[in-house]
Amino acid sequence: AIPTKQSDPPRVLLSNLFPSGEYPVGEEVEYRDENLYRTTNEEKRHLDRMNNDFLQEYRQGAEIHRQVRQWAQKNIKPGQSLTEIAEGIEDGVRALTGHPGLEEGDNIKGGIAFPTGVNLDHIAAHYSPNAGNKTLLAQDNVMKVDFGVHINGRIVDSAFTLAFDPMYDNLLEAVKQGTNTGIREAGIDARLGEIGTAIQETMESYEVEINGKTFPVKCIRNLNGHDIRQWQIHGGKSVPIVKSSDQTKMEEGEVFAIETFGSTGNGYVRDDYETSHYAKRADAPKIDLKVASASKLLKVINKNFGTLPFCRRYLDRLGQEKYLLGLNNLVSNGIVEAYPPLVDKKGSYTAQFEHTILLRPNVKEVISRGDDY
Ligand SMILES: O=S(=O)(c1cccs1)N(Cc1ccc(F)cc1)Cc1ncn[nH]1
Ligand SMILES: [Mn+2]
Ligand SMILES: [Mn+2]
Ligand SMILES: [Mn+2]
Repeated sequence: AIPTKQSDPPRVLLSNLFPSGEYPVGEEVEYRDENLYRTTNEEKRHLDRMNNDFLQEYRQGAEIHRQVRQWAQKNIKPGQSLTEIAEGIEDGVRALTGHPGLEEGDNIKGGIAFPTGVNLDHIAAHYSPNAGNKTLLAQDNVMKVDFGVHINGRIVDSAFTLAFDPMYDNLLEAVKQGTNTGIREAGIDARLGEIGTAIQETMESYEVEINGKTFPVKCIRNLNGHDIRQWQIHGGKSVPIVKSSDQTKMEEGEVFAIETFGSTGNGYVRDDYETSHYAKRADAPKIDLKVASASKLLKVINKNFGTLPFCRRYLDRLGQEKYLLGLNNLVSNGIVEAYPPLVDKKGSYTAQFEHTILLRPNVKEVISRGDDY
């Protein structure tokens, strides 16, 4: 018989739990000021009704994200390896989307949207373990878990921070409120610079005492939120998290990842450590490759990921071997972009919270909102 509720660990296909095809609505927030009319405007409501497939795909991805992260928050413990933590999340996403991602092209209908980030302490983003990584989670770590689910290329990008030691609480609260400020300020016609200014105002009103030393919480000024397009994790608009005069506006129909980062360090990140995250550029040049392994690898990337980001472990899982020369050749030819880990100074602590929001014609929907964050 078909189960009627999710298992532990989560392995029940989500569409079996929602036979009607109607998935839970995210947090709906009315637009304000000159856009308040949209709530009742017939034309805007009609436009919204025309988008039901898009909305159901997004809401399905969001429910999968909630169910997998709920399990992760309950089951992640010190002593576990970063590899088993990442793979536990990935196993859940693959099961609930129904796309194990092992056959060529399977990831096209749904599945993992980008590599599972498990970012410790001063590492803010884009760190996923490569094969052989032995790192274990420790009691005093501050871990940012950032993972994505997609259904038909509709990407839900959401992240949270886990810490076992309560001394980090103010750091996590500062960033959680920073992200909520960003979500509140976002909307149709909102200017990106004003959102950044408001986020910094909130975030930097906090301080945190760690091991007897007090730090002001700083926004990481060179990290940003971003717009999301179908199959494309970053469409071209960046949402600043510090004071900015960027007059660019958010527009009806756009999807944004609102993410903020706080730090006890410099409030600035650089590339460091071995790269795990890669993605084929949407505007990749069509060139004939001199390195045979590069063109072979490009075929595997096109078939299994398209323009969705992937990591080395996903290539290993597909049975690819000795691909580093080819991968580096694709990077140097501008076909694949490398996303190395982004780190603040050693010894500092960083935190992140992220949600994906839909700027529907009549209402703003925080699609990935849960009762956890
Ligand atoms: O830092 S970003 O490159 C960026 C921010 C603003 C403009 S582009 N990035 C997009 C991305 C890049 C690679 C991935 F594998 C996944 C996502 C933000 C992000 N990383 C994780 N979650 N969200
Ligand atoms: Mn499949
Ligand atoms: Mn993310
Ligand atoms: Mn993001």
